[in-house]
Amino acid sequence: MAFTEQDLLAALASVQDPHTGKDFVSTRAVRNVQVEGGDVAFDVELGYPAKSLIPELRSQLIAAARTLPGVQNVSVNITSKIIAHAVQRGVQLLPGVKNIIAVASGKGGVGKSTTAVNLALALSAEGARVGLLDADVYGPSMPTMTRTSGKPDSVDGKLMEPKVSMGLQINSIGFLVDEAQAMIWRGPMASQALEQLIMQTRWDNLDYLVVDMPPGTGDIQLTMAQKVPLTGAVIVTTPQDIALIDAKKGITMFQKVSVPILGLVENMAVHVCSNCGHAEHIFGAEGGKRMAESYDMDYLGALPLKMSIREQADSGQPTVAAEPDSEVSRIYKDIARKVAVKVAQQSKDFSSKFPTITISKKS
Ligand SMILES: Nc1ncnc2c1ncn2[C@@H]1O[C@H](COP(=O)(O)OP(=O)(O)OP(=O)(O)O)[C@@H](O)[C@H]1O
Repeated sequence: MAFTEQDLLAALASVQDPHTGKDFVSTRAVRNVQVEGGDVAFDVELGYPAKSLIPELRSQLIAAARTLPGVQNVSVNITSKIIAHAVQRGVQLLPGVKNIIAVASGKGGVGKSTTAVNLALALSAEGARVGLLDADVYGPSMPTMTRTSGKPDSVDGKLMEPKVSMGLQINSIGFLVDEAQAMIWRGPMASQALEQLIMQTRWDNLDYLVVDMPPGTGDIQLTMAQKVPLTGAVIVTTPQDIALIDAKKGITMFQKVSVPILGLVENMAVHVCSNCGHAEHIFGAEGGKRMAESYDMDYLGALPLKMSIREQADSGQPTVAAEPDSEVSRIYKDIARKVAVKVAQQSKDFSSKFPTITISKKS
Protein backbone atom coordinates (compact mmCIF):
# COMPACT_ATOMS: atom_id res chain seq x y z
CA MET A 1 0.00 0.00 0.00
CA ALA A 2 1.50 3.29 -1.09
CA PHE A 3 -0.54 5.52 1.24
CA THR A 4 -1.73 5.48 4.83
CA GLU A 5 -4.94 6.55 6.53
CA GLN A 6 -3.10 9.70 7.66
CA ASP A 7 -2.20 10.51 4.06
CA LEU A 8 -5.84 10.12 3.09
CA LEU A 9 -7.04 12.41 5.89
CA ALA A 10 -4.47 15.02 4.89
CA ALA A 11 -5.75 14.89 1.32
CA LEU A 12 -9.39 15.15 2.43
CA ALA A 13 -8.55 18.16 4.61
CA SER A 14 -8.15 20.19 1.43
CA VAL A 15 -11.94 20.19 0.97
CA GLN A 16 -13.75 22.97 2.80
CA ASP A 17 -17.29 23.05 4.05
CA PRO A 18 -18.71 25.99 2.04
CA HIS A 19 -20.87 27.02 5.00
CA THR A 20 -18.41 26.92 7.85
CA GLY A 21 -15.18 27.55 5.95
CA LYS A 22 -13.64 24.63 7.87
CA ASP A 23 -12.46 21.31 6.52
CA PHE A 24 -14.28 18.09 7.39
CA VAL A 25 -11.27 16.39 8.99
CA SER A 26 -10.53 18.98 11.68
CA THR A 27 -14.24 19.17 12.57
CA ARG A 28 -14.30 15.35 12.90
CA ALA A 29 -17.05 15.08 10.31
CA VAL A 30 -14.99 12.43 8.49
CA ARG A 31 -15.48 9.06 10.17
CA ASN A 32 -15.09 5.32 9.73
CA VAL A 33 -12.14 5.58 7.37
CA GLN A 34 -11.29 2.26 5.78
CA VAL A 35 -8.30 1.61 3.56
CA GLU A 36 -7.95 -1.72 1.77
CA GLY A 37 -5.28 -1.87 -0.86
CA GLY A 38 -6.11 0.99 -3.22
CA ASP A 39 -9.76 1.13 -2.13
CA VAL A 40 -10.88 3.69 0.41
CA ALA A 41 -14.22 4.24 2.11
CA PHE A 42 -15.32 6.84 4.64
CA ASP A 43 -18.38 8.57 6.02
CA VAL A 44 -19.00 12.30 6.40
CA GLU A 45 -21.54 13.39 8.98
CA LEU A 46 -22.87 16.95 8.70
CA GLY A 47 -24.65 18.75 11.53
CA TYR A 48 -27.22 20.30 9.23
CA PRO A 49 -29.52 19.06 6.42
CA ALA A 50 -27.82 19.44 3.04
CA LYS A 51 -29.44 17.24 0.41
CA SER A 52 -28.74 19.72 -2.38
CA LEU A 53 -25.11 20.02 -1.36
CA ILE A 54 -24.29 16.30 -1.30
CA PRO A 55 -23.51 15.61 -5.00
CA GLU A 56 -21.01 18.50 -5.24
CA LEU A 57 -19.46 17.64 -1.90
CA ARG A 58 -19.11 13.99 -2.84
CA SER A 59 -17.29 14.80 -6.07
CA GLN A 60 -14.94 17.20 -4.28
CA LEU A 61 -14.09 14.59 -1.65
CA ILE A 62 -13.57 11.86 -4.24
CA ALA A 63 -11.33 14.16 -6.29
CA ALA A 64 -9.32 15.02 -3.16
CA ALA A 65 -8.84 11.32 -2.29
CA ARG A 66 -7.76 10.57 -5.85
CA THR A 67 -4.91 13.07 -5.63
CA LEU A 68 -3.11 10.40 -3.58
CA PRO A 69 -1.08 8.06 -5.77
CA GLY A 70 -2.41 4.50 -5.52
CA VAL A 71 -6.01 5.37 -4.68
CA GLN A 72 -8.43 3.44 -6.86
CA ASN A 73 -12.05 3.15 -5.70
CA VAL A 74 -13.44 5.79 -3.36
CA SER A 75 -16.69 5.25 -1.54
CA VAL A 76 -18.18 8.22 0.40
CA ASN A 77 -21.32 8.14 2.47
CA ILE A 78 -22.55 11.64 3.41
CA THR A 79 -25.28 11.94 6.04
CA SER A 80 -26.74 14.62 8.31
CA LYS A 81 -27.27 14.25 12.01
CA ILE A 82 -29.18 17.07 13.63
CA ILE A 83 -28.90 17.24 17.38
CA ALA A 84 -30.69 19.26 20.05
CA HIS A 85 -29.04 22.52 21.09
CA ALA A 86 -29.18 24.49 24.29
CA VAL A 87 -32.16 26.73 25.09
CA GLN A 88 -32.79 29.41 27.71
CA ARG A 89 -31.65 28.41 31.18
CA GLY A 90 -34.35 26.71 33.21
CA VAL A 91 -36.59 25.95 30.22
CA GLN A 92 -37.26 22.31 29.28
CA LEU A 93 -37.04 21.05 25.69
CA LEU A 94 -40.33 20.02 24.08
CA PRO A 95 -40.83 16.29 23.64
CA GLY A 96 -40.39 15.30 19.99
CA VAL A 97 -38.60 18.53 19.01
CA LYS A 98 -34.84 19.00 18.81
CA ASN A 99 -34.61 22.69 17.91
CA ILE A 100 -37.14 25.52 17.89
CA ILE A 101 -36.52 28.49 15.64
CA ALA A 102 -38.62 31.61 16.24
CA VAL A 103 -39.35 33.76 13.21
CA ALA A 104 -40.11 37.23 14.53
CA SER A 105 -40.56 40.81 13.43
CA GLY A 106 -40.80 44.05 15.34
CA LYS A 107 -43.78 45.12 13.28
CA GLY A 108 -46.69 43.52 11.41
CA GLY A 109 -46.93 42.99 7.68
CA VAL A 110 -43.23 42.73 6.88
CA GLY A 111 -43.54 39.17 5.56
CA LYS A 112 -42.71 37.20 8.70
CA SER A 113 -45.24 34.42 7.98
CA THR A 114 -44.23 34.16 4.32
CA THR A 115 -40.61 33.83 5.41
CA ALA A 116 -41.46 31.29 8.14
CA VAL A 117 -43.36 28.93 5.84
CA ASN A 118 -40.76 29.11 3.05
CA LEU A 119 -37.96 28.60 5.57
CA ALA A 120 -39.74 25.51 6.93
CA LEU A 121 -40.28 24.15 3.40
CA ALA A 122 -36.65 24.81 2.50
CA LEU A 123 -35.33 22.98 5.60
CA SER A 124 -37.62 20.08 4.74
CA ALA A 125 -36.44 20.07 1.10
CA GLU A 126 -32.89 19.74 2.41
CA GLY A 127 -33.92 16.55 4.19
CA ALA A 128 -34.87 17.63 7.73
CA ARG A 129 -38.00 16.70 9.67
CA VAL A 130 -39.74 20.02 10.12
CA GLY A 131 -42.78 21.40 11.93
CA LEU A 132 -44.48 24.76 11.63
CA LEU A 133 -46.25 26.38 14.52
CA ASP A 134 -48.40 29.38 13.76
CA ALA A 135 -48.42 31.38 16.99
CA ASP A 136 -49.51 34.61 15.32
CA VAL A 137 -52.59 35.18 17.47
CA TYR A 138 -53.38 38.45 15.76
CA GLY A 139 -53.44 37.10 12.23
CA PRO A 140 -52.90 33.35 11.86
CA SER A 141 -52.01 32.86 8.21
CA MET A 142 -50.75 29.26 8.09
CA PRO A 143 -54.19 27.73 7.40
CA THR A 144 -54.27 29.77 4.15
CA MET A 145 -50.59 29.45 3.32
CA THR A 146 -50.58 25.66 3.78
CA ARG A 147 -54.19 24.92 2.81
CA THR A 148 -55.02 23.36 6.16
CA SER A 149 -58.13 23.84 8.28
CA GLY A 150 -60.34 22.35 10.97
CA LYS A 151 -59.80 21.47 14.62
CA PRO A 152 -56.80 19.20 15.17
CA ASP A 153 -57.53 15.52 15.93
CA SER A 154 -56.55 14.01 19.24
CA VAL A 155 -55.81 10.33 19.68
CA ASP A 156 -55.50 10.35 23.46
CA GLY A 157 -57.91 13.20 24.19
CA LYS A 158 -55.02 15.29 25.54
CA LEU A 159 -52.51 16.09 22.85
CA MET A 160 -53.34 17.60 19.45
CA GLU A 161 -52.12 15.80 16.34
CA PRO A 162 -50.41 18.22 13.96
CA LYS A 163 -51.84 18.42 10.45
CA VAL A 164 -49.51 17.40 7.65
CA SER A 165 -49.14 19.46 4.48
CA MET A 166 -46.30 19.59 1.95
CA GLY A 167 -44.26 17.34 4.28
CA LEU A 168 -44.55 19.72 7.26
CA GLN A 169 -46.21 18.99 10.61
CA ILE A 170 -48.43 22.00 11.30
CA ASN A 171 -50.44 23.43 14.14
CA SER A 172 -52.00 26.89 14.14
CA ILE A 173 -53.87 29.07 16.55
CA GLY A 174 -56.14 29.52 13.53
CA PHE A 175 -57.29 25.87 13.83
CA LEU A 176 -58.51 26.50 17.36
CA VAL A 177 -60.31 29.82 17.14
CA ASP A 178 -61.55 32.03 14.38
CA GLU A 179 -59.52 35.09 13.57
CA ALA A 180 -62.10 37.60 14.78
CA GLN A 181 -62.14 35.96 18.22
CA ALA A 182 -58.34 35.86 18.53
CA MET A 183 -58.04 39.53 17.58
CA ILE A 184 -59.93 40.66 20.68
CA TRP A 185 -58.03 38.48 23.13
CA ARG A 186 -56.32 40.26 25.92
CA GLY A 187 -52.72 39.43 26.81
CA PRO A 188 -53.20 36.66 29.40
CA MET A 189 -55.83 34.86 27.32
CA ALA A 190 -53.67 34.92 24.23
CA SER A 191 -50.63 33.77 26.19
CA GLN A 192 -52.61 30.90 27.69
CA ALA A 193 -53.92 29.77 24.31
CA LEU A 194 -50.42 29.91 22.88
CA GLU A 195 -48.98 27.92 25.75
CA GLN A 196 -51.58 25.25 25.12
CA LEU A 197 -50.76 25.20 21.42
CA ILE A 198 -47.05 24.85 22.08
CA MET A 199 -47.13 22.36 24.96
CA GLN A 200 -50.02 20.18 23.83
CA THR A 201 -49.13 19.25 20.27
CA ARG A 202 -47.74 15.79 19.56
CA TRP A 203 -44.77 16.67 17.37
CA ASP A 204 -43.26 13.59 15.78
CA ASN A 205 -39.48 13.53 15.98
CA LEU A 206 -38.76 16.98 14.55
CA ASP A 207 -35.30 18.30 13.78
CA TYR A 208 -36.66 21.85 13.62
CA LEU A 209 -39.89 23.48 14.67
CA VAL A 210 -40.31 26.87 13.00
CA VAL A 211 -42.50 29.20 15.05
CA ASP A 212 -44.30 32.08 13.35
CA MET A 213 -44.35 34.52 16.28
CA PRO A 214 -46.95 37.22 16.81
CA PRO A 215 -45.53 40.49 15.43
CA GLY A 216 -44.21 43.08 17.86
CA THR A 217 -42.47 43.09 21.20
CA GLY A 218 -45.31 43.29 23.73
CA ASP A 219 -46.07 41.11 26.74
CA ILE A 220 -47.28 38.11 24.70
CA GLN A 221 -44.12 38.06 22.62
CA LEU A 222 -41.91 38.49 25.68
CA THR A 223 -43.69 35.67 27.54
CA MET A 224 -43.16 33.40 24.53
CA ALA A 225 -39.52 34.37 24.21
CA GLN A 226 -39.07 33.44 27.87
CA LYS A 227 -41.13 30.26 28.09
CA VAL A 228 -40.78 28.50 24.73
CA PRO A 229 -37.52 26.53 24.55
CA LEU A 230 -35.92 28.47 21.70
CA THR A 231 -32.64 27.51 20.06
CA GLY A 232 -32.58 30.86 18.30
CA ALA A 233 -34.52 33.55 16.49
CA VAL A 234 -34.61 34.83 12.93
CA ILE A 235 -35.62 38.48 12.59
CA VAL A 236 -37.52 39.55 9.48
CA THR A 237 -37.60 43.19 8.45
CA THR A 238 -38.22 45.37 5.43
CA PRO A 239 -35.61 48.00 4.62
CA GLN A 240 -37.79 50.96 5.70
CA ASP A 241 -36.34 52.97 8.56
CA ILE A 242 -39.47 52.53 10.64
CA ALA A 243 -39.42 48.73 10.23
CA LEU A 244 -35.74 48.69 11.11
CA ILE A 245 -36.38 50.64 14.31
CA ASP A 246 -38.99 48.04 15.29
CA ALA A 247 -36.68 45.18 14.30
CA LYS A 248 -34.12 46.58 16.74
CA LYS A 249 -36.70 46.28 19.53
CA GLY A 250 -37.20 42.63 18.54
CA ILE A 251 -33.47 41.97 18.69
CA THR A 252 -33.23 43.58 22.13
CA MET A 253 -36.14 41.48 23.39
CA PHE A 254 -34.46 38.18 22.44
CA GLN A 255 -31.12 39.34 23.77
CA LYS A 256 -32.76 40.19 27.11
CA VAL A 257 -33.96 36.60 27.52
CA SER A 258 -30.69 35.10 26.22
CA VAL A 259 -32.06 33.67 22.98
CA PRO A 260 -29.37 33.81 20.28
CA ILE A 261 -30.26 35.74 17.12
CA LEU A 262 -29.49 33.43 14.21
CA GLY A 263 -29.62 36.30 11.72
CA LEU A 264 -31.64 38.85 9.84
CA VAL A 265 -33.75 38.41 6.71
CA GLU A 266 -34.52 41.47 4.65
CA ASN A 267 -37.87 41.09 2.89
CA MET A 268 -39.22 43.16 0.00
CA ALA A 269 -35.68 44.47 -0.39
CA VAL A 270 -36.04 45.43 -4.01
CA HIS A 271 -38.97 45.58 -6.42
CA VAL A 272 -38.41 43.98 -9.79
CA CYS A 273 -40.94 45.17 -12.38
CA SER A 274 -42.69 42.16 -13.88
CA ASN A 275 -42.95 44.01 -17.22
CA CYS A 276 -39.54 45.51 -17.81
CA GLY A 277 -37.37 43.83 -15.17
CA HIS A 278 -36.25 47.19 -13.75
CA ALA A 279 -35.13 46.86 -10.12
CA GLU A 280 -36.06 49.62 -7.69
CA HIS A 281 -35.24 49.98 -3.97
CA ILE A 282 -38.68 51.21 -2.93
CA PHE A 283 -37.93 51.04 0.79
CA GLY A 284 -34.31 52.14 0.62
CA ALA A 285 -31.16 50.14 -0.13
CA GLU A 286 -29.17 47.91 2.21
CA GLY A 287 -30.81 49.09 5.45
CA GLY A 288 -31.01 45.51 6.74
CA LYS A 289 -27.45 44.74 5.82
CA ARG A 290 -26.20 47.82 7.66
CA MET A 291 -28.30 46.95 10.69
CA ALA A 292 -26.99 43.37 10.76
CA GLU A 293 -23.46 44.75 10.62
CA SER A 294 -24.00 47.26 13.39
CA TYR A 295 -25.52 44.58 15.63
CA ASP A 296 -22.81 42.11 14.70
CA MET A 297 -25.30 39.52 13.51
CA ASP A 298 -25.50 37.42 10.36
CA TYR A 299 -27.27 38.88 7.35
CA LEU A 300 -29.04 35.79 6.03
CA GLY A 301 -30.31 37.18 2.74
CA ALA A 302 -32.77 39.43 0.93
CA LEU A 303 -36.02 38.58 -0.82
CA PRO A 304 -37.39 40.75 -3.60
CA LEU A 305 -40.88 42.27 -3.51
CA LYS A 306 -42.38 39.98 -6.10
CA MET A 307 -45.95 39.29 -7.09
CA SER A 308 -45.44 35.51 -7.34
CA ILE A 309 -44.28 35.32 -3.67
CA ARG A 310 -47.61 36.77 -2.53
CA GLU A 311 -49.73 34.83 -5.03
CA GLN A 312 -48.16 31.49 -4.20
CA ALA A 313 -48.39 32.01 -0.43
CA ASP A 314 -52.00 33.16 -0.69
CA SER A 315 -52.94 30.16 -2.84
CA GLY A 316 -51.62 27.69 -0.25
CA GLN A 317 -48.48 26.67 -2.12
CA PRO A 318 -45.63 28.95 -1.06
CA THR A 319 -42.79 29.53 -3.52
CA VAL A 320 -40.42 26.82 -2.24
CA ALA A 321 -43.19 24.22 -2.81
CA ALA A 322 -44.66 25.78 -5.98
CA GLU A 323 -41.42 26.55 -7.81
CA PRO A 324 -38.63 24.71 -5.99
CA ASP A 325 -36.02 25.49 -8.64
CA SER A 326 -36.77 29.20 -9.06
CA GLU A 327 -34.38 32.01 -8.14
CA VAL A 328 -36.59 32.99 -5.19
CA SER A 329 -36.57 29.40 -3.87
CA ARG A 330 -32.82 29.37 -4.23
CA ILE A 331 -32.66 32.42 -1.94
CA TYR A 332 -34.98 30.80 0.64
CA LYS A 333 -32.94 27.57 0.54
CA ASP A 334 -29.72 29.50 0.97
CA ILE A 335 -31.20 31.31 3.99
CA ALA A 336 -32.45 27.99 5.41
CA ARG A 337 -29.03 26.41 5.09
CA LYS A 338 -27.40 29.38 6.81
CA VAL A 339 -29.95 29.11 9.63
CA ALA A 340 -29.33 25.36 10.01
CA VAL A 341 -25.56 25.84 10.03
CA LYS A 342 -25.93 28.59 12.63
CA VAL A 343 -28.12 26.28 14.76
CA ALA A 344 -25.48 23.54 14.46
CA GLN A 345 -22.88 25.99 15.83
CA GLN A 346 -24.86 26.67 19.03
CA SER A 347 -23.87 24.81 22.17
CA LYS A 348 -25.32 21.34 22.62
CA ASP A 349 -28.19 20.58 24.91
CA PHE A 350 -26.84 18.64 27.85
CA SER A 351 -29.96 18.73 29.99
CA SER A 352 -31.00 15.24 28.91
CA LYS A 353 -27.56 13.89 29.80
CA PHE A 354 -27.76 14.80 33.47
CA PRO A 355 -29.63 12.49 35.77
CA THR A 356 -32.57 13.97 37.63
CA ILE A 357 -31.64 14.35 41.25
CA THR A 358 -34.39 13.55 43.65
CA ILE A 359 -34.04 14.21 47.33
CA SER A 360 -36.02 11.89 49.49
CA LYS A 361 -36.37 11.92 53.23
CA LYS A 362 -35.24 8.72 54.92
CA SER A 363 -37.63 7.62 57.55
N1 LIG B 1 -41.33 39.29 -0.74
C1 LIG B 1 -42.63 39.49 -0.95
N2 LIG B 1 -43.12 39.90 -2.15
C2 LIG B 1 -44.43 40.11 -2.34
N3 LIG B 1 -45.36 39.95 -1.40
C3 LIG B 1 -44.95 39.55 -0.18
C4 LIG B 1 -43.58 39.28 0.11
N4 LIG B 1 -43.49 38.88 1.41
C5 LIG B 1 -44.74 38.89 1.90
N5 LIG B 1 -45.63 39.29 0.96
C6 LIG B 1 -47.06 39.47 1.11
O1 LIG B 1 -47.26 40.52 2.05
C7 LIG B 1 -48.37 40.23 2.90
C8 LIG B 1 -47.92 40.19 4.36
O2 LIG B 1 -47.03 39.11 4.52
P1 LIG B 1 -47.04 38.18 5.80
O3 LIG B 1 -48.41 37.76 6.17
O4 LIG B 1 -46.02 37.11 5.58
O5 LIG B 1 -46.50 39.23 6.84
P2 LIG B 1 -46.41 39.14 8.42
O6 LIG B 1 -45.24 39.95 8.79
O7 LIG B 1 -46.44 37.74 8.87
O8 LIG B 1 -47.75 39.86 8.80
P3 LIG B 1 -48.53 39.79 10.20
O9 LIG B 1 -47.68 40.52 11.13
O10 LIG B 1 -49.80 40.48 9.89
O11 LIG B 1 -48.69 38.36 10.54
C9 LIG B 1 -48.93 38.91 2.40
O12 LIG B 1 -49.99 39.14 1.51
C10 LIG B 1 -47.76 38.27 1.67
O13 LIG B 1 -48.18 37.39 0.64
